[in-house]
Amino acid sequence: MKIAIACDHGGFPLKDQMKQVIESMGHEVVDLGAHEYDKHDDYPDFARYIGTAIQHGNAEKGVLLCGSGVGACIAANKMDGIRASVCHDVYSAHQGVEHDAMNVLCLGSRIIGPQLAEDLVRAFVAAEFSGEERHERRLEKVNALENAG
Ligand SMILES: O=C(CO)[C@H](O)[C@H](O)[C@H](O)COP(=O)(O)O
Repeated sequence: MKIAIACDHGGFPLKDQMKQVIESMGHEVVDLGAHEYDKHDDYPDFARYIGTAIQHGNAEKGVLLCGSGVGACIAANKMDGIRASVCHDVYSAHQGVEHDAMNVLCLGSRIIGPQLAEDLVRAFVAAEFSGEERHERRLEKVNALENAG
């Protein structure tokens, strides 16, 4: 599977480690930056890169890091077809995919440590949408909200 990763300066400290975690699981990482620390960069730019990669089929899922995960999540969810969430616990990181078809995991590098971040990324990457009827039905209702403007 192709997994996109991106971060702003707030998320930069965890990005390379999370990239290695994804690669160690046998997946291809699409690295959309930041490639160096720049305290003046802006998280919506990186949310756009991840969202565009998923929309164009260049990645199936994305891991997006900022300081808290919140700004990046808000920005990513503005994009059609993007279902992003901040997760701080492993259950949500896989249940969000299994029930809600979450396709972008947002992490706050200033909030969680490297071991928890790794556990979250592993759970998110390994999880698959269950496809159960009730979850499909709810997903259709979520999509209808997206189209409601
Ligand atoms: O955490 C974030 C948004 O929720 C991002 O990392 C922002 O860039 C954060 O606000 C950065 O703050 P800074 O004072 O500009 O480093």
